[in-house]
Amino acid sequence: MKRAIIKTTHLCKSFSIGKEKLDIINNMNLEIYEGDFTIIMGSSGAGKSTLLYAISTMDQYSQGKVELLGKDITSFNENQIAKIRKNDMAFIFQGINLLPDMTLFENVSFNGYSPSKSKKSVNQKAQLLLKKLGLEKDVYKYPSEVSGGQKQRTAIARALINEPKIIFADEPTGALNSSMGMVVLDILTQLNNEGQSIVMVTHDLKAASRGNRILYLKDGRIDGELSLDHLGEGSLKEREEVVYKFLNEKNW
Ligand SMILES: Nc1ncnc2c1ncn2[C@@H]1O[C@H](COP(=O)(O)OP(=O)(O)OP(=O)(O)O)[C@@H](O)[C@H]1O
Repeated sequence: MKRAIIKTTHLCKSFSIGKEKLDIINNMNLEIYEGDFTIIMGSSGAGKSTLLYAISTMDQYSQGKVELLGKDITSFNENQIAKIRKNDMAFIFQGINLLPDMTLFENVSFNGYSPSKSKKSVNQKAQLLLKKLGLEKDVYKYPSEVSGGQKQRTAIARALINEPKIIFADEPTGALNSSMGMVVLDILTQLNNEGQSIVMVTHDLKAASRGNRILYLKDGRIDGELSLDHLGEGSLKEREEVVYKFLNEKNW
């Protein structure tokens, strides 16, 4: 049986705009499982990013409970949040956010330095990760000297340096052209095949088809889900057809 690495109980998130209160996540009970490539889909404004931020400590929630890796983070203080973020989680976003004055190598290794690790071992790991992501010739370039796809692969290497238990990704291919996007999706698929748990928000059918479980969000609630487990590593085309049919039924 799969182990839940994220569990929400009666999760609610509202925003206040002036006197108006917008309920974005409504009383959500959800489990996300270890080893899964979980996809969060839904129409624009459905609350996908809001949910991702609430379950990943990136934003506070209004009510309810979130258990992350078996720990109730509801009452975590800033230090505890910083620790779980650094040790157990990684984030890959559309905006990439590499530090412009650091080389690709420095962007990756800098994130890994900690008093409990030798600098040498972190540097070696950064080199290995950059190599794994096909960037061995670019390690001493600056972000301004490489393409969007190379930057996004660097962001993935940076995300992996601390061996996160969960990767959270929000539209990681959103700013890339389709061939660069494919490269990034292939990397995420490979990582998931190696056991990495990933939770990804996407609008993109091709990206969604890489997951093994798709959650469809509507008005801040889970309005349906699709498992692709039965397809194994079947062809991408077959996966895309199954996902397309599911989304069509949801009037996506
Ligand atoms: N900081 C905020 N303050 C006020 N309203 C917000 C805030 N963040 C999000 N919202 C509102 O919450 C709703 C859900 O936003 P969210 O970004 O989660 O949607 P989404 O499903 O990810 O949409 P998209 O696919 O367009 O990115 C939207 O109506 C948005 O305007």
